[in-house]
Amino acid sequence: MLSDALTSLAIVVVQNLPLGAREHLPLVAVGIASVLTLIFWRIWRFTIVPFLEPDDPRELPYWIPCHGGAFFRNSNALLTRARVFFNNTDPFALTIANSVIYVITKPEDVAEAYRNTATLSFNEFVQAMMRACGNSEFCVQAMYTPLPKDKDGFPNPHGKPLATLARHMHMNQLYPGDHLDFLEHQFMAWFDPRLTSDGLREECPYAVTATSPSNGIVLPLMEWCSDYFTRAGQRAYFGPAMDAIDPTLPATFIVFDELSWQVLYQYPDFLATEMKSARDTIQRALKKYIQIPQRERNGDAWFTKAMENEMRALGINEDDIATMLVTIYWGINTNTRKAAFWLLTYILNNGPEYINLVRKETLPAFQNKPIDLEYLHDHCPHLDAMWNETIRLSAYSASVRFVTSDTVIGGKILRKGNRLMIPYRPLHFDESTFSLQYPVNEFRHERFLQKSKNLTRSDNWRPFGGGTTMCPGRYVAKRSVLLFVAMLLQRFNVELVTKRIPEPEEGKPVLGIMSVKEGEDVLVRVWSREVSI
Ligand code: HEM
Repeated sequence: MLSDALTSLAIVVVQNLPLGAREHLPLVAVGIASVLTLIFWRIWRFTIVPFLEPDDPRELPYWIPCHGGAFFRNSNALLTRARVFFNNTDPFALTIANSVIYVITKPEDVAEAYRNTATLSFNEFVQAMMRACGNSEFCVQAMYTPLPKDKDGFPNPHGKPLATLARHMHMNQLYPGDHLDFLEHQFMAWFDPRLTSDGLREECPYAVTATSPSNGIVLPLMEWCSDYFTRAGQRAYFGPAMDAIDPTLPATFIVFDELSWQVLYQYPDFLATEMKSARDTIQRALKKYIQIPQRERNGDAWFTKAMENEMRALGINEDDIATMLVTIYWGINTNTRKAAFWLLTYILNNGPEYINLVRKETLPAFQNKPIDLEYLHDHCPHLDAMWNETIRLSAYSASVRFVTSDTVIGGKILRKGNRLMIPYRPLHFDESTFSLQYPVNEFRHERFLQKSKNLTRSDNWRPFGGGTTMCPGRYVAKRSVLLFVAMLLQRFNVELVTKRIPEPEEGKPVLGIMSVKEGEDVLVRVWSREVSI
């Protein structure tokens, strides 16, 4: 029956072909057969198989093999398309270059996924990043081999591998306590002389106009924030010794960081020469750094030597230690510079009312020297809410987990061997949580001041990921950025010269906060509050 129908169909098609096409009948036949095969394959794959396997997440249909192209061009646009296609129901699946990625965006599924450390693993992602950054197989294995409970160095009561201990070491450095206070004081000590008129003149060669007491200085905001935060972050973690090794390292880091999506996509080296060259420069500088005797390296954070010592104790060589420090340098500096940029952009764009609000609220912290940091932490609700609103709007990353055995999430079976992706953006733009009084697309920090609803406790609030891998750097990021913004607005008048919100770089994946599109940086004019212009 089917073959008769196909034969009749073929005869009708041939009879209706133009004369030229009839002369190339074999070619036309191959073409028609290919199209029919594709149609049958697509119906089979995206209609019949889902019907036969109702417990598996539905897959976003495609014609040309997989969604790889669309994903690599703009992963967020593809996710938005998929969510519209599935009418906001998930989990759903995407096929990207031979691998299946499941996507979840419902807060309750996300919470469940973060709780599940038994079958949803973060390690695979970290190991892939280590390899992509150039760590040797020996180093990866050494980091993931369980260590004796009574080893020297950082306590290991449960006999965990160094990769797990590293997380506890990060927490030891970054959670509230003396080590976090040390970092915050380092940031303050670095900003203090450089947030003065003389400091800006000396430290900002990229200024668009020369400094003058009457006109102040005009600075490209992202370039300025990137420069100040990377230099301050480097100083806080590594002390002054790095400055002497390579004074241009912070600038090299910015080149690397803006191209670091190529690391996340694991681009081959020949397609990523600029990124790789910048990364290698940072690695070489860090290798020279760890070759300086430890007693000569002062003013560094506790974590830096502690981590180096743990790695040396496992016989990991200096190349691998330096490569590992590259990822730490990356983690310290990639997000703070962008968060400072977006927060300032939003405050300035909202006009004098917002600037005055911050000035008035933070003034008591500046009435004596040194700055009262406790006051800034605990008594500035508007600035705090502006921070939350900034990262709600600018967090653009996703958590990735590897499915180590079949796992049910959201009523669907996620199959072993595939990956799970949790994009934060849809959670942060969920109208039912964030848009009760204020439009979800607008910067309205008041939404975080509502007495009736603590939005940062909601399952929709995930700028720092969640579960056991939740970002340990969230305190230092917030403290350093709010300190910078408060110091700046107390000491200077600041206005946007470029009067618009710049276009964000939404197409490229990041480890937290998105950057701006190339050429979209905004100019700000900064002049001392003691001088009126
Ligand atoms: C606004 C600033 C920041 C944002 C939005 C951010 C975001 C994130 C996110 C989304 C994750 C992954 C969580 C997961 O998949 O579950 C993460 C992990 C991490 N972040 Fe941050 N981060 C920020 C600042 C920092 C800073 C300043 C540091 C270090 C000084 C830092 C250190 C880390 C580390 C070490 C991890 C890995 C945690 C682990 O392996 O368990 N972050 N961060």
